[in-house]
Amino acid sequence: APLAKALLEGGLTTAEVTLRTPAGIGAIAAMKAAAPDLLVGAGTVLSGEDVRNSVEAGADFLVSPGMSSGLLAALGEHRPLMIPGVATASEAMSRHEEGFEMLKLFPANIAGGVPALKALAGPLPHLQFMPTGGVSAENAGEYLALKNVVAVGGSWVATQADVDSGDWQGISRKAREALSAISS
Ligand SMILES: O=C(O)C(=O)C[C@H](O)[C@H](O)COP(=O)(O)O
Repeated sequence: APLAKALLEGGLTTAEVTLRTPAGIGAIAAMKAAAPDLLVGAGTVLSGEDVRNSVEAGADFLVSPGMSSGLLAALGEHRPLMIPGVATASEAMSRHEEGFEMLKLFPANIAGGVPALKALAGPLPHLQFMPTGGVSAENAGEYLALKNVVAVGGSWVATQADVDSGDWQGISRKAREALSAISS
C-alpha cells in the first residue's frame, strides 16, 4: 500500500508487480485498494493460474517474459490485457498474428535495445513496444523518444532495498526524477 501511494505521489500512473514471490498477488490487491487510480499490472505471468489469480486480484494488465501455446490458450477472454514479451522480429510477427499489438521487448538491453527498436519500426510500424530489462534513469528517455515505444519498465524506481527499508520518499523522488529526465 505505501509503495502504491509513493509511486502515485511521484507522478507515475502505472506499475508492474512481478509474480516472482508468493507475495505478488497480495501486493497487487493491496496496491489497487490503496491507490485505485494507479494502473497495476501483473508481471511474470506464466500460466493460466497466474492469469486467473492476477485478474481476481484486480490487475489492470498482464505482462509475460514471452509466450507459450499453453499460456495463449489459458488467456481466453483476457487476451487483450496481455503484453507479451518478444526478442525477435519472428516472435513479434507471431504475436501480431495472435492479435497482440503492444509487445514487451525483453530483455531489452540484450535484445538489441534502442537500435533494435529503430530497426523493427521499419518493417513492423504497426507494432508498439514496452522495453524492459536493463532500462534505467539514464536510458529511459532515449527509449521513450522512439515512435514505436509507448512505455518502459524498470526496477530502478523501487528496488528491493528501497522497499525493505520503507524508503517511500526516496521512491517518490526517483519517480519524479525519472519523469523529469524523460520530459527534458
Ligand atoms: O518477468 C517479467 O514479466 C518482467 O516484467 C521482467 C521485469 O520487468 C524486468 O526483469 C525488469 O528488469 P530490470 O529493470 O532490469 O530489473
